[in-house]
Amino acid sequence: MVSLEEGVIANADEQRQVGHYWLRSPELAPEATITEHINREITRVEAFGKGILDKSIVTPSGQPFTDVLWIGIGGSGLGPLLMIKALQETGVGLPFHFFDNVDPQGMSCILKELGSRLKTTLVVVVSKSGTTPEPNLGMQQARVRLEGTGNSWSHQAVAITMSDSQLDQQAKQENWLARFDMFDWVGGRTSITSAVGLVPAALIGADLRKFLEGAATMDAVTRVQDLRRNPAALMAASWYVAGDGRGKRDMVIIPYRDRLEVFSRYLQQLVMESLGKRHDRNGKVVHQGIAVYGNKGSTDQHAYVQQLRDGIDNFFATFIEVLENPSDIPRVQGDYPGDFLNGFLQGTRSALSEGGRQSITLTMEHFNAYSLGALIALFERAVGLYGELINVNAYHQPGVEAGKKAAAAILTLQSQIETFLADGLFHSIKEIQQEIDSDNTEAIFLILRHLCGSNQKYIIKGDWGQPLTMEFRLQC
Ligand SMILES: O=P(O)(O)OC[C@H]1O[C@](O)(CO)[C@@H](O)[C@@H]1O
Repeated sequence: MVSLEEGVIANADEQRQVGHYWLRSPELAPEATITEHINREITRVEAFGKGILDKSIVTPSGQPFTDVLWIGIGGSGLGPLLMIKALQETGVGLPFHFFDNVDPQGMSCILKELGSRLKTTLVVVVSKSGTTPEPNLGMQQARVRLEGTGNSWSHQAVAITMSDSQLDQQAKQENWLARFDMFDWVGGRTSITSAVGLVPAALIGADLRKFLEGAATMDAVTRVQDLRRNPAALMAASWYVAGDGRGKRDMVIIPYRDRLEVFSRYLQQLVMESLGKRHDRNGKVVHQGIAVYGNKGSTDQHAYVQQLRDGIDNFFATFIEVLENPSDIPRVQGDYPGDFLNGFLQGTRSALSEGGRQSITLTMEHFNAYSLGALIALFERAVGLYGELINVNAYHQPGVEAGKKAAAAILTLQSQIETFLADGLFHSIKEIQQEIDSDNTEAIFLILRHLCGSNQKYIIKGDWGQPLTMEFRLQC
């Protein structure tokens, strides 16, 4: 971890440095140019957010921005979502809407929700690589809708991406409203302290400097080279002991606070994309990882906690509690909901330990931008240390790449099928298979099912239960 922070190529497979710790302590970056670059971006993000919120940055027609449409997936979507859910105060800053998938119905709902406010919506397209299909498709859809109503995309669009990526080049050529840098040495799942998390923080009026300070303070505390005085080392060691160093127990994250409801989803990517690896760093097949799930307390007590207490002992729980609970919720008939929340946490915790189940409890005095930064940094460091314990590269994601390639192959197959069926004649699966020279009968069947299910253009003969008897024809 020391050499990682000093700037060695810690992600050997991708030949990259791993520098998310520099984002909140820029002075630790190995080169002065990097330090300046980080500081410059923080200042630019802050100024941009201020300009949007104080209405000095407006649409071409002089109207203030009313909404944000955030287009990004994985770390480029989850970090911003966590930031908004955790820190946005009611009525402060701009409301956020997310395109974090390519589900047409989901996109349609969001565009309907925005309705005529699309013309005053700031559209932020986030992709480190600038080539991920999902944000690219989201951008196409948002752009067509926006330009279809006579508005100017470039005056409403913001890009967050690596310098010189495809997205960056487009943003520069078209002179988008703003662009911010993602750095080559920051992975998507650890990008929340870069512009990816700071832009949303700025647009909801959250204290992004405090957020960074919280992360930097936790980084300092978790650099201590003494296991018992280093909370991240203790946590990584606990994970190791609980799961026998093989991930045999799942990590169940139960924050007793609505604001942290998406934290388990955020951690799912941070932990599982980092640790879920087939090979260790020596190339040995190890099939490592830790599964993460959870939602929030006390809600989860009425869902899966029954199994945690009495069922299969294949997990360790992580309770997250916050002592202070600022709200205008009064005591009614002697009952204060906060007392129940605390009681439920303690009750579940002791019920689990009575049943011999393992748990960790993290306690925060207050919940704010500072403690969110600290909480995230704690898990980032624990994941890094655990990666060292099990000797995996925690900073690449080769498995995801394999899925992306397989999806691209399916799309190619689909267009071959569509081209063949364009003759308007009936064809069986076998004929299609011969024509496109593919032995992947199942994929062909599933593509035909998708084509027929998602639009009305095809006439079908036969029985879906007997696929090989079926014939398909494009309706002319
Ligand atoms: O920001 P990008 O390059 O669009 O990537 C999005 C996500 O895709 C992944 O590369 C793979 O899932 C994540 O690591 C990343 O957060």
